[in-house]
Amino acid sequence: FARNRINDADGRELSHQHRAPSLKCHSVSRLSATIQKGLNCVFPFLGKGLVVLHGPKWFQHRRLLTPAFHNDILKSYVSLMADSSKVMLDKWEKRITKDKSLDIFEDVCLMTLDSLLKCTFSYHSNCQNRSTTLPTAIHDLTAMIQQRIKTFLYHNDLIYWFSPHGRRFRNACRIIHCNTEKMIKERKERLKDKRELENIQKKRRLDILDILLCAKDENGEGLPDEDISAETDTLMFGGHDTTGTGISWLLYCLALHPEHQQRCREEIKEILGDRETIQWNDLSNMPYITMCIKESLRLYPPVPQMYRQLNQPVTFFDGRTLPEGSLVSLHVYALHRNPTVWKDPEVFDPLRFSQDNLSDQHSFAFLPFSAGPRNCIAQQFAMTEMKVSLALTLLRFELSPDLNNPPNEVVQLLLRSTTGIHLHLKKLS
Ligand code: HEM
Repeated sequence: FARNRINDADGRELSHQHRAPSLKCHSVSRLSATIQKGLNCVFPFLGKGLVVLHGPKWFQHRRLLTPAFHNDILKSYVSLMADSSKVMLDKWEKRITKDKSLDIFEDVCLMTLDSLLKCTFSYHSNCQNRSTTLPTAIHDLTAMIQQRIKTFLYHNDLIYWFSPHGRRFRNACRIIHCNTEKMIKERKERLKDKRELENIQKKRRLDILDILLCAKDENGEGLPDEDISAETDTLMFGGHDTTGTGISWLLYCLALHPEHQQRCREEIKEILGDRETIQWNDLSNMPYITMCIKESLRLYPPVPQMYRQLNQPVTFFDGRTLPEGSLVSLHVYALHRNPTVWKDPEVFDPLRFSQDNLSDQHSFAFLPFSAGPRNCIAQQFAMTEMKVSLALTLLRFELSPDLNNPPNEVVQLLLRSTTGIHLHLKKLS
């Protein structure tokens, strides 16, 4: 990867500059055998959920949760996702004025939180229209994590936990944990009722809480409560901001490129005809939209870096070695804009992802959802939500950028803009 930032075991930065793709192939395959997930210190509140687990326990949880993202289940999420998008679009319709642009970022992230809570936990928070404790705490926590990463002093646990910032962080965690416990307790009570259990098992759609609570190992033992809470918090936290960030940058890309925006709109209109609602089968008939989504994920990967801690030394093809314990940052943002991997990398060109051009692409050149066994478990969920939300937005509005308020992208835990993402929206008749 270009511009890997590499620290040694004592935390000193070795600051390597690496060139893709040769090192990339080597490092991804070698590192996968020798890693633990890095940055665990940032997620103390998550408990030991999928994102930070490793070894047999990670394998057990991954196997358990994979069916929750199967197509048969995603199918039933489409209408819930569409409902959440419509709430956001209705809000925008009331708010737009001719001369003033709208900062869409916060609204999009609230929308993805709303839809995630509905889809995966059957929890109707109505958070887009009123301020409710749980979504506000999740939202605040995300901002505080970014702040902690940015503030070097706060990397020290002792300083952080005694600072006002650390105390606010603990408060937000408490709110989230209390809510999670309440949600789990209520569902457990309902599952105790035999008739309710039968109903749930007959339901076409099990949500993630059902899956976690009904899971049994080979000895017939269910998951311990702390594992269920950790996975619930992990999905709730990891699932909304990533997709919200992805959708925000996608709308920005299409605002900048009206010709691609129009082709996407025509594609949707042709698929829907007289229908107003999007259905699951429509989503596999959107080749141009899919290419635009991928191209925006290339230029603006919501997870711009991944971290790994080496649990044994790795020697690269050029003879250099990284010692055990090194924290390695895999710089996806830099990889996606590396001119040795991508021709004219700064140009927004969806056709890079056309069937004809795909064969020229290296299998590790495009990593918005990572790759290999630790890839994003919910990438189909995310792609589904991006398609639904983009399609409904383009049917309702024409998007253009606010040239006086351009985004200023920063690579943090997620790819943010310090100045928001401002767009002009014009209602289509
Ligand atoms: C556009 C949206 C998304 C992007 C770009 C994205 C990206 C990623 C990436 C890059 C990883 C690997 C991280 C690492 O190895 O350090 C990952 C893992 C993960 N993601 Fe996503 N994600 C998205 C949406 C979601 C959603 C919606 C959920 C849950 C509903 C989710 C749940 C997870 C989980 C649980 C893992 C850990 C998987 C494991 O280690 O087995 N993600 N995601």
